[in-house]
Parts: sequence; C-alpha cells; structure tokens
Amino acid sequence: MPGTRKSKKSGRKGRHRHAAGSASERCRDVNVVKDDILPQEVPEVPKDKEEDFGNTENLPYVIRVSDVMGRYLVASRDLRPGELIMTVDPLVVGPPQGCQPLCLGCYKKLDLEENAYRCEGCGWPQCCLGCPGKGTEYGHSEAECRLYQSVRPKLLGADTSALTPLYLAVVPLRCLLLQSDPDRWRTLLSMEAHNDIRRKLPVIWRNNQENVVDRIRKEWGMTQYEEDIIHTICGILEVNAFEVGQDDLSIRALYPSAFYMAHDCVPNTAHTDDQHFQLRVRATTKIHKGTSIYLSYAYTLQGTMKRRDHLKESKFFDCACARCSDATELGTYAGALKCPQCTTGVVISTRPLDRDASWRCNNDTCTGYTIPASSVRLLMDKIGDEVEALDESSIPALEAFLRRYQNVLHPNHYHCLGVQHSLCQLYGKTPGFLINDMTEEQLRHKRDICRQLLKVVDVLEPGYSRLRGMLLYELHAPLMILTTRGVEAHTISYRDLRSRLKEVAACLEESSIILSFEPKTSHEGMMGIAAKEALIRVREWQRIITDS
Ligand SMILES: C[S@@+](CC[C@H](N)C(=O)[O-])C[C@H]1O[C@@H](n2cnc3c(N)ncnc32)[C@H](O)[C@@H]1O
Repeated sequence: MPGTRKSKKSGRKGRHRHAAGSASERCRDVNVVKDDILPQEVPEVPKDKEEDFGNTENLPYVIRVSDVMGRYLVASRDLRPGELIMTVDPLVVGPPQGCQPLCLGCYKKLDLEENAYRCEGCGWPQCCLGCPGKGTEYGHSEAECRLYQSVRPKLLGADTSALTPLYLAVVPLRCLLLQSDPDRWRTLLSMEAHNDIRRKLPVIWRNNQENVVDRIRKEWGMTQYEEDIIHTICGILEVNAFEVGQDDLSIRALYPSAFYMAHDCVPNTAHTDDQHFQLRVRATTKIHKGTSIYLSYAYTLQGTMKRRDHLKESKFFDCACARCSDATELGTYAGALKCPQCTTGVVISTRPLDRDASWRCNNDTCTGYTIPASSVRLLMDKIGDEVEALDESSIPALEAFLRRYQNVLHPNHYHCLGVQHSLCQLYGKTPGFLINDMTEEQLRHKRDICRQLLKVVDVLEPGYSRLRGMLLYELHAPLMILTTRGVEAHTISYRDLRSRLKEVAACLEESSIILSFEPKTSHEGMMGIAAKEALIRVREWQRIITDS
C-alpha cells in the first residue's frame, strides 16, 4: 500500500511462523458477527527478541469486523510509541506494476542493451549468472522457473519493449503457485479483492484481462488457471499489496496479518522491511486499548482531493477520516490555495467529502471567490507535473518553484511541502551549500523550513514516524552550527547556550530513537546512527558547560 513507502525498513533474519492462515479462516467463519472481537486462538508471536510479548495470549491486537471497513485491527492493550505490533514474512514478493525489466531473482533494474544474462532454465533476464535470488522463495524460485520453461523461446526472443508488459503477470503467477501450499493459499484467498466493484470498472478489468489473464492463459498456454481466480488475484494485489524494497529497489509484496490494517490519513503506525522482505509494524503514537490500528494507504503529504481520489481508484473506498472530513486538513491547510481575489484568504473545499463540491475563499471579508472542484483538480495536476519535472537536486530550480507559486498555493500546500522537504535535505549537503559554508541567513532558512515542515508533520504523521525522525535530524544541523558560531563570536549568553544545546539534544535524541527502527544499512538507518553519535558529542558539551 502506498504512502507506506515504503522507503523504510529494518533487519532480522529467519522465517517467521505466523498464524495468518488460521486467523483468516476464523475471520471468514465469523464475518457475519459485526463489530465483535474475534478470538485469536493460534496467536502470532513476533520474533523480535527486543520485545517480549509474554505468553501468546498477549498479542497486541485483535481483529474486528465493521460494515464500513471490513476486518481491521484494534489494540488489545495500550501500546507505546515505537512498540512492535507485528513481524511478518511475506506470502508473495515480486516486481511492482508497470516496472521496467528487472531481475526476477534480486529485483535489480536491468538494461537489456548491456545485460544479456538470461536464466538458463526459462529465459527471463537476470542480473548475472550467480544471482543470489535465484532458486529462493522470494526470488526466482525453481517452481516458477519450471512453469516458464514452456514459454522459454518466447521469453528469449523478446526485446525490452516486448518484455516490459510481461512483468505484469509475474506476481499473479507467483500467487497462483501458492496453490501447492494450502494454508498460504487459503490466507491469500481470504484477502479482499473487491471483484464486484472492479468488474464494473472497464479500464481496470480490461487491463487485467489483457495483461494478466490472457497473457497467462492464451499467450503462455497455462490454461490450468481459471479466468475468475486470476482476476481475483489481480484484485487482491491491487487492494492489499505493500510497496517494499531496500536500496531503491521497488518491489510489491503481500503479508498475512498486516493486510488487516485499515487506512487512516493520519496513521498511528509505521512499518519497515528488511532485505528478506520481513515486515515490522510499530506504533508511532500511543495507541490506547480498543483503538484502531491504522496505516496510511496514501501519501500523507498530499491533499485530501488527491488522497481520496487515489483511495477510491485503487483501494475502492471513500475515506471519511477526520482529516478528510475537515476542509482545513486538521488546521494544516495542506491542500489549500491562496485567494486570488482578496489575497489574504484561503481557498478550501466547501464540502471536502464531496469530490465535486466547489472551493471557496474562507475570508469573511472576501466577496466569496469560488472555483469548481474540477478546476482545482486540473490546476493540481498541472502543478504536480511541474513538480515531477523538477530537477530534485537543483536548489535554484526548487527555490524558483516556491517563488512561482507563492501567490497561488498556501505555504503548507502539499506541493510546497514536497519541494521544501527536498530543499531541507539539500541545504547543507550540496556543493555551494555545504553546512559549514552556509551563511547565517541560509542556516536560519534551513532551520525555519525544517520547523515549518515539522509543524505540519506533527499533525499529519505524528509521533515516531520516519519523516519526523529525518526532519529532526535535518533541524539539528543548522541549530548546532548557529550555536557554534554564536559561541565563537561571543554573541550568545551562557544561559542561551544551555537552552540551545538542550534543543539540539532533544532533536537528536528523538531522531535517533525513531531512526533506530530503520535497517542499519538504509539511508535512514545511517542517519539514525549519525544522530546517536552527534548526541554523544552534544551531551559531552552540555556536561562541560555545566561543570565549568
Ligand atoms: C488491505 S484491505 C484491509 C482489510 C479489509 N478490511 C479486509 O477485511 O480484508 C483494504 C480494504 O479495507 C477497507 N478499508 C480499509 N480502511 C478503510 C477505511 N478507512 N474506510 C473504509 N474502508 C476501509 C476497504 O475496503 C479497502 O479496500
């Protein structure tokens, strides 16, 4: 599920024995019992040795069923921020939708002009002769290789453009292979496919028919798989797949238990996945017993219109969470425009849960500037395309974007937030803007951007979220350099120094805790290690000034 991006992760080896198959069966048995807590007779014991859940009855969640959300998870006791909720191994892993050629063993992107390696068994392109993912459960398994042997000549004869669409059928076929494992197959089929809704959506249904069903059955002659079941699997993947992958790999995977988590546009969990695709879900905020455990299927730094469109189109429901119901997005104005008429008001939806409702200036003294939702949608798409086309590593290009739209978009508008997020990472690390070379004004600018972003993120992705962890780390740098320069120039008092160091230490402490949940080798994980080391140095400085 997006949003959860799914750029994240943590690491621990080994297979996890989960009871998702059994849990799913129980759910189906009791699906008619609405809003009832389902018993967990065969509990799932998280493997994580750092956390001891005690006896198996002490699982941190139970599964409930509601008319609106279907099955969802609820905390069975109070959960602390950072507390591990579940550790699960995937049911199936594979290439994402719409990917370019990649290795079916390790998912590395392949340039077929330069890379001519093909699997000896079936002819799919692979990264090298000794791909570590060959013959593995979550890579190019032997069973998969055998299945493709009958189409080997077709695969060998295909160039990049002919091969690219074939990848769409890879994960569905991997799901079909689970039939040899009845427990896992049952778990897979217990997932929501929304066939009734999807069948009425001609574009989606036809795409699946052409790219997956007909490819598997007609082109590859695998008629042992019925049309209906292939369509159901396509739906299961659309509704339940997580985006995972380390080191810029883009992979989709289905997980038992984790798929039960309902969506909220302000999630109270975050998840990481490691190099073995194991998923770990943690609480980001305190979750009180009896409260729903949510993740966000959408990107949190997007406006309500965009998120709700995405959720409707790809997850097939109308989100009506507190954030979506509030035209101000909980006071953040993350989707708001500036009023071109009165220039001081903010233009927001008149009824945010109605996708066609007009948008109006909220300023009482304005004559009531109004704009149709369709025009807002067009404008957002146009600006979105512009953001996509920006050179993400160019500070001048990003700054120019913010200047260009300063009279159009609210400063907290998600398009601005995205650009500011890129900028706050570039300031301090880009030639010409290296942290020690930055002027005080530039340092204050980086500090202010971090603070502004944190104010919004504190509301939309609160607690121990990856984004907060990274922003806190980014914030500590200008704070620290400004403090050091103040000391050198004798412009800050002893009292000031103490309070500034306290603020830097607080940023680093929280950042190092949050980012310690990330895999150590990931960008975020390494940032967490750097935060921890910097914290030791700041604490030492605090000790010295206290002693002196
Ligand atoms: C990954 S599944 C979650 C498990 C699902 N409820 C089930 O019983 O299998 C995603 C689906 O759950 C439902 N859902 C999740 N969050 C929801 C929400 N906030 N409001 C309405 N439906 C929701 C939607 O039907 C969505 O397509």
